[in-house]
Amino acid sequence: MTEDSKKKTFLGFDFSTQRLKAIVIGEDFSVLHEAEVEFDVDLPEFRTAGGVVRGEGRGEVTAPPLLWVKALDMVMDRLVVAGVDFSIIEALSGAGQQHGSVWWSKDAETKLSKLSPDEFLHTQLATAFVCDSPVWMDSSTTADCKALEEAIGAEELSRITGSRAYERFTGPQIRKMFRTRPRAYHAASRISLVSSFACSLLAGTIAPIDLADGSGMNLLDIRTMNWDDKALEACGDENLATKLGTPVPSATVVGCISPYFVGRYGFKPECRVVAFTGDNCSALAGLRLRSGWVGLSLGTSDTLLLGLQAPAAPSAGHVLVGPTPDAPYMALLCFANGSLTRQNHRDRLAGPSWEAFNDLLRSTVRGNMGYMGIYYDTAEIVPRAAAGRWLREGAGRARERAAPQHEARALLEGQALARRAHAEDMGFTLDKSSRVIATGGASVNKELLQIFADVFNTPVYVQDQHANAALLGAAIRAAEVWSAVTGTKLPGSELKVTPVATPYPDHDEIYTPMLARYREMIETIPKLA
Ligand SMILES: Nc1ncnc2c1ncn2[C@@H]1O[C@H](COP(=O)(O)OP(=O)(O)OP(=O)(O)O)[C@@H](O)[C@H]1O
Ligand SMILES: O=C(CO)[C@@H](O)[C@H](O)CO
Repeated sequence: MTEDSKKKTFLGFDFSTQRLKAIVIGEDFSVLHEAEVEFDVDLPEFRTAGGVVRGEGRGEVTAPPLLWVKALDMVMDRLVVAGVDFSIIEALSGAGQQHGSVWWSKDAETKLSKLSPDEFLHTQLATAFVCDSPVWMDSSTTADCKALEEAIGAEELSRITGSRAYERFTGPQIRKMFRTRPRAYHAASRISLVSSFACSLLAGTIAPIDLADGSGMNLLDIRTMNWDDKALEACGDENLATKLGTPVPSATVVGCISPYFVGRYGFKPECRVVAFTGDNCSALAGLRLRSGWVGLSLGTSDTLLLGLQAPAAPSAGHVLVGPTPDAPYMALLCFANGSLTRQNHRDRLAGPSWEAFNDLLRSTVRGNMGYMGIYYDTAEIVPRAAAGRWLREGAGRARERAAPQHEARALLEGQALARRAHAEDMGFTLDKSSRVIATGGASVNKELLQIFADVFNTPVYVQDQHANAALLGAAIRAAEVWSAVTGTKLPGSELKVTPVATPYPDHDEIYTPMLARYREMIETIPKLA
């Protein structure tokens, strides 16, 4: 076979909260191979729970960057076992949990450029980081958010960066590091996002932050596409811009693959590395939403995603720079209590089986005989509230607990009502032509999607190719950017979606009054200052 007639394949990674996933797709975007590493199970030595470590300070949540490095060694070995031919991979890209920051030590860049293919990455990069990485679940920076909003003005900050100040956003996290751990701040030569850090491992050099993930930092001007000087000044010192580097469009080839991967796995040296981006940005790219379609990502967090043609200044939620030319901007609403909270309560109410949990749901009626619940196992982002649990029965009386089937339905109906109420507040409007396209770990659960269909009064679809749009989106972005830069046409494929849940005719009777009850109930729970 001549070089040109060989098949071309593309590799995507998703460095998400609980696991690292990898996928190889063909020229028609069909899935050829997959592998994953679950942090808690496969790398128990890091002692994570749900991929993170809860710190001693209130709201502190971090992850050790070496966990992600070691997971990359492991997932690569699993791809080898799966039979991947690395020599025909033309390009790769990836997604990462958003907002988390990786703090590189002074000699990290040299270490990255001199990796020996005979040793694991994690042994060679053991001293490449100055501290653990604060991640998106961290809610310890309220004081820094206040200071940033005071310095710039809350509305002005939202107009410039697309978001008011949020605890998990990287700017407030950097400000906290600068204020409380100045030695770590000054010891770091560069600061990456999880996405650009992961890209750096593959590229063998510190990779730039891409504009889409970069707009989840409260530091980027989403119109000029440059760091905003006032925001930088409010969060760090005069070296902050250098530590961050210059952001690049998401569709940028940042270089060729590091010689480490050529020597160790047989990649061709010219395999292109396309800038990595945030997981939600990558999901938007993978879902290829048409006008009026809303993405619903059901991962560790639940997020709602929408492509936008122009920037906006939301009073809640976020506007980010979009990851692809068809979506120059995107709207994002993130709920911290998603799959992990569902999973905790599944374990409590039904044991470790989703089937058993779904049996509980099936044994109750829609509307749950008036039971309603709000379950926050971790501090919630929308609305900003501390962990807690609130349950009410039909007459409105508060209850400590209820029968398992009522609690199971109260949890899911409460989550779906919250998604709808806060989406409406942000201006996400749904009409007869709308569709919700679900993705992420929990999108395989049809009982759950039925509740979303009824509460949103909108049919819910899933993508045929893969249940994880962030992962698929990473490989598709690699393929599309490679195709554009090399001028090689790829057959590609239309991404197909299938309906899995349509609203029942009585959805309005049941859920419109419940939406009003949710709005009233949410007013009564204590909010974070
Ligand atoms: N049948 C099911 N029903 C409901 N939830 C499920 C089901 N199967 C898996 N899940 C949930 O999917 C979750 C993992 O989803 P996913 O892999 O998309 O998360 P993640 O990528 O780590 O998170 P994030 O994208 O927020 O960083 C698990 O927490 C699990 O509870
Ligand atoms: O914080 C957010 C989005 O703003 C989470 O969705 C993370 O990206 C983890 O998936």
